[in-house]
Amino acid sequence: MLPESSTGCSFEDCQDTADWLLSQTAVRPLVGIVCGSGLGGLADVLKDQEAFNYKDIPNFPQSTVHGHAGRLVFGTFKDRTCVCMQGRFHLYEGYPVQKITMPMRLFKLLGVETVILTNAAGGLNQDYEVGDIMIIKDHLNIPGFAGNNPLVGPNDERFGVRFPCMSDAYDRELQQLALDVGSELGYSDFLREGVYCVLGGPSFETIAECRMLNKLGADAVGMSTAHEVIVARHCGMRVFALSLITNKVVSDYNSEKKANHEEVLQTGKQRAEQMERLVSTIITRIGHNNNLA
Ligand SMILES: O=P(O)(O)O[C@@H]1C[C@H](O)[C@@H](CO)O1
Ligand SMILES: Nc1nc2[nH]cnc2c(=O)[nH]1
Repeated sequence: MLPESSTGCSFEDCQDTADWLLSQTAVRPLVGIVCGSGLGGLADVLKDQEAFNYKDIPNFPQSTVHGHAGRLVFGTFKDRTCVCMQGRFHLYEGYPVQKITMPMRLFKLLGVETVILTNAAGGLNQDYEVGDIMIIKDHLNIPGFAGNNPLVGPNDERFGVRFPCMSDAYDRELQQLALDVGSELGYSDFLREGVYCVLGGPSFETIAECRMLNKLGADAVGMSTAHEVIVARHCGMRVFALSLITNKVVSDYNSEKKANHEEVLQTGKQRAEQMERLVSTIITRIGHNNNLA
């Protein structure tokens, strides 16, 4: 059986879901937002909200992770129309990679032009502190090295080309905009730019793995985002992504520290306000047709 037909992620499946949502709401979103672990409050910046529980949306996966509410929220910020995933899907939940990235194709069919993704990540870069916000400039897709890429399988040209370019995955104008906005808001001391590495999870990294990833050029490590970015770029949406450094990875055999999900959620709470202000200000500066206002 073809992967797309087995996972409910074909063009027709995504179109059915988009048509259903568009029949339920008058909002026509131009910006799509994905909230990382503990960062679901980002949806609260939206005005005139219309929310759908994932369980009520045809063909949609379910959130199974604490810190991912499982709601799709439509609304506006200033005059920008948005759709926000309050909860994302991860490989470790057991979904095929095509399923966890299906919401990106849905975004496209809803009319989204720009996708803003957030995640919680462990800091590999020795200079990073807990609470730093990293503008993602590139990624290492480790599951992809082993063939677990969301574009594996028959290519549907209605979404995009067979061999999409990824050297421009993270939009450089939006990265610059984020630096400018961060500086205006007084966030420069904790705003970084770096490379995000995705692993399958759910176990956190060993010390040897952290050392290796850092040597490979990764600044932060997590369990999401890169797959979504690949699918969003494949179907031609502009991408911007942020990692909140929720913990420093353990890379010293003498350390007593242990990575844990509670710390991840706690740091999310502590930086929620700044993350929300940064993202919402960026949204106000994104114009129609991908232009910056
Ligand atoms: O959805 P994100 O990438 O923010 O979630 C990260 C990775 C794991 O799901 C979890 C670990 O604490 O946070
Ligand atoms: N893989 C991974 N994901 C995370 N998400 C938040 N912190 C971490 C981490 O240290 N490692």
